[in-house]
Amino acid sequence: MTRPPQPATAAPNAQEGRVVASYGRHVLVEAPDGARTRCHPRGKRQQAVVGDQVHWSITGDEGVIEAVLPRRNVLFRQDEQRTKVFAANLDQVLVLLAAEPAFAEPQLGRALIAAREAGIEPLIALNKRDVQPAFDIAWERLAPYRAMGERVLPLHLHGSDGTARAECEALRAHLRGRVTLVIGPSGVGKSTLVNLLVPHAQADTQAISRALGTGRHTTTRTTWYWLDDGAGGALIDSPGFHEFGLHHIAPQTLARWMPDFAPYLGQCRFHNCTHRREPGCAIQAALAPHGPIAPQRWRFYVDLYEELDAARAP
Ligand SMILES: Nc1nc2c(ncn2[C@@H]2O[C@H](COP(=O)(O)OP(=O)(O)OP(=O)(O)O)[C@@H](O)[C@H]2O)c(=O)[nH]1
Ligand SMILES: [Zn+2]
Repeated sequence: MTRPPQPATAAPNAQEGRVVASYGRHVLVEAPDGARTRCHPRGKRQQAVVGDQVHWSITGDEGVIEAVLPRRNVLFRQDEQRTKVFAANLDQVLVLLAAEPAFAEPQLGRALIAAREAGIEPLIALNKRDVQPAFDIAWERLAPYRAMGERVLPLHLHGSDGTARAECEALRAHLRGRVTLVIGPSGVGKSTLVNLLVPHAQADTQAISRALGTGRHTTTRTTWYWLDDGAGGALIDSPGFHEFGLHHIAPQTLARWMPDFAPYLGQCRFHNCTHRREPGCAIQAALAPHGPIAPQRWRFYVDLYEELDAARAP
């Protein structure tokens, strides 16, 4: 390449903006006045993600990202052998589950670890309250999460009765003024939720497709939607659930991000206890029925510990 090296931030006409959608290496950047411009990264390694604040400048009819401003936090996605950043600067992660399809607990557990480790508050919502008895069974499966202090909301997104509206209002109150990433397995009602909370979502998505030149398949991309809450809140819709990247986490620190384990840390006989099979382990002693920790949480922990350990092996 013959292009001379570019300074990272010193482009004379650089302006500030926020990344509101991404498609491959291209992103859509929103200026403070709301105008959106398709931008590409300056270098091979730099990658801006949805939620990023950036400096960018115009080159022809496209923009170029000059610099990604310092991030408050990031979430990773597992992409074959690599962990890649896919969203930044979040306040909250909404894990949307439903009475049906039944959720897989390890997926929920992984999402909560990803959020807690990044310093982002998780929020769990269980949709399809009208589907019985599946809803009550699923609600009961979430008892350990309520007991460890996680917020768990019942939802009936596709209902018109008064309770359904009250539940939606309760959810809105948790989203107000915050930037929330919404994740959940297919079929739980994620599109229903986005369309309910963001009446202009479909129009936004079409405009984003046109701007990014991606055709009709942008629903498989991460997208930022403003909430009309008068408080600067936004939803980030992102596909997928299972592929949260956790391999940057050291297995020895894993228990810290599990609120049901955290109260027992430092109480084991060995200071470097991994809480798997050591004697005198305070966490194993706190497993039900002797204590409050649900056995499936401990099995989840052991499996994830071993996965993280194997991922570190040279
Ligand atoms: N019974 C019931 N069905 C609901 C409720 N909310 C959404 N649904 C239905 O669940 C189905 C899936 O909803 P979507 O919003 O398409 O789900 P999604 O999570 O976006 O699914 P994908 O597009 O596969 O990712 C639709 O048929 C909705 O009408 C609810 O509260 N109760
Ligand atoms: Zn221990």
